[in-house]
Amino acid sequence: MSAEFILALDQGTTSTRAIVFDHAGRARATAQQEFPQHFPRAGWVEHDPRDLWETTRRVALAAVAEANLTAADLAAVGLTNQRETTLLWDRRTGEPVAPAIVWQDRRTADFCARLAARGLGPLFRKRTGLVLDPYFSGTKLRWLLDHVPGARRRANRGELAFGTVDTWLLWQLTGGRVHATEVSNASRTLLLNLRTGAWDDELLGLLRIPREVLPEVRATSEVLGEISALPALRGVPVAGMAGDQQAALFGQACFRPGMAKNTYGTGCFLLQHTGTQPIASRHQLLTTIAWKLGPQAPLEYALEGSVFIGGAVVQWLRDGLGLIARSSDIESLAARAVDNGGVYVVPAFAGLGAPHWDPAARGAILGLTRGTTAAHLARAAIESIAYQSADLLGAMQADSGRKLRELRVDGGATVNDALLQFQSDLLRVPVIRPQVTETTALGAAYLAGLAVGFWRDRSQLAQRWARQRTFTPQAPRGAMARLQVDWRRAVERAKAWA
Ligand SMILES: Nc1ncnc2c1ncn2[C@@H]1O[C@H](COP(=O)(O)OP(=O)(O)O)[C@@H](O)[C@H]1O
Ligand SMILES: O=P(O)(O)OC[C@H](O)CO
Repeated sequence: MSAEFILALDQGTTSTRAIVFDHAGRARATAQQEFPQHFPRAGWVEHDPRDLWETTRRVALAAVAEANLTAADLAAVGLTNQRETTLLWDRRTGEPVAPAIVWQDRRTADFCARLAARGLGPLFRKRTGLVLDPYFSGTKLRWLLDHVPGARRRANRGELAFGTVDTWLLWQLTGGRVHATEVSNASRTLLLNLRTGAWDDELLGLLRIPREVLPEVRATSEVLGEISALPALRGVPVAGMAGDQQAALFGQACFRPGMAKNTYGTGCFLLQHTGTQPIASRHQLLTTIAWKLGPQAPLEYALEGSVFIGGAVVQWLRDGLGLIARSSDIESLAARAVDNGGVYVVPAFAGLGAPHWDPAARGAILGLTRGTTAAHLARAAIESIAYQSADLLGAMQADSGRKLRELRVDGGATVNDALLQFQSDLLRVPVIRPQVTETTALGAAYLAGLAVGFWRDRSQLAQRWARQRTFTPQAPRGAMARLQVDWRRAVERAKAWA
């Protein structure tokens, strides 16, 4: 019997998921596991690299067992991951030399400011499409080389390997045989030339990164290696790899220039496909590589707006404030307030991403009165997710010169109907939730499946995309515009605080 399934592994910021997909793109089995977040100092966020691998290993085996499959049933594995998170390990032993520095970590803010003060912002922007913000991997890697005792010396001698999470997991899955990344992840490092898709020597020099630590840069959809570390999956090719936001863009079948998706997970990530030429943003968005569908295929690009805290604001109400017991309780609590009561929550817990790029911004609650209730706070928190995304859309339309006709959405927070209705009210375009909201994993499966001929081409995949519900603008335009004015005032007050 031929292999009838693809296994997608989705290593996210707060949890790791494995989903077995069949040829129709239906999920046959799912396994998920959370892992600890470490906040050793203010503004620092770390993961234990072993947790990232161990949860991946476990969910992969659990999903395959649940679907009652063996390696022979799997045509390929697709891997997708939280992006920018930075790891450094010993090539010989595979031991990490330090905890992984997570994308939300702000420890390199001063270093970024010094680079900017030297007038290097425009160069990095032109070459990489990114801004000098601690979000990206390059300054995190530089920090590890400078602060882990002996790391720079060992790196120069070729003893250490750098990787984003894709690279770390591919290394583990292949038993340390393959040290490679692919273009969508690599385009988030501040080290990759956006046009050539290769590491840029001048940028490496500016950040003092030795070439010896870098992985090879491969295509998003091609056979990268075979699994050897998991006996139950031995020999299955890893045939697709992508950053989770690019994978979601692919899973949403946003294949034509102008098509966009917004993912509402820990953060919110709005991406619009822009074709085979990078578009430079004039509005503080990022230009990023979407994917490269095969070693000889052209690079395809996207514009991106990244919001650092999206659904995580709900987790904070739950775990930080204890206002709700479960994330889903936010819906009934928020529904108790007819409006936000003038309250605005600016969840700048990790600074502000696009279009503000202010690592010193901090969270703020404005407009409190004696009449403010927990319901207002819940509502304001939900609304903050939508305001932040709306702030990006105008910028994106101006940059791409294309008016958005609809927005496809996915991610854990899109179960919240009120959020999506409010989002459509703000954006004035239809917001569409597809039947499969696990589009990140689906995208990784598609990328792997295309490489091994499991699926034919993109048009076949585009036909599979199906809507579950469409939210259209209901609230009056004027009222929404007034809310946005106050939101923007609130954002200004949260800036430059730390
Ligand atoms: N009903 C809800 N309303 C709003 N947000 C929610 C709801 N349920 C879960 N969330 C949020 O969704 C996020 C989880 O989404 P997920 O896509 O799994 O995130 P990630 O991949 O970033 O770990 C969490 O931040 C959680 O607080
Ligand atoms: O793991 P997620 O879904 O929160 O996504 C994280 C992003 O890739 C960070 O850029």
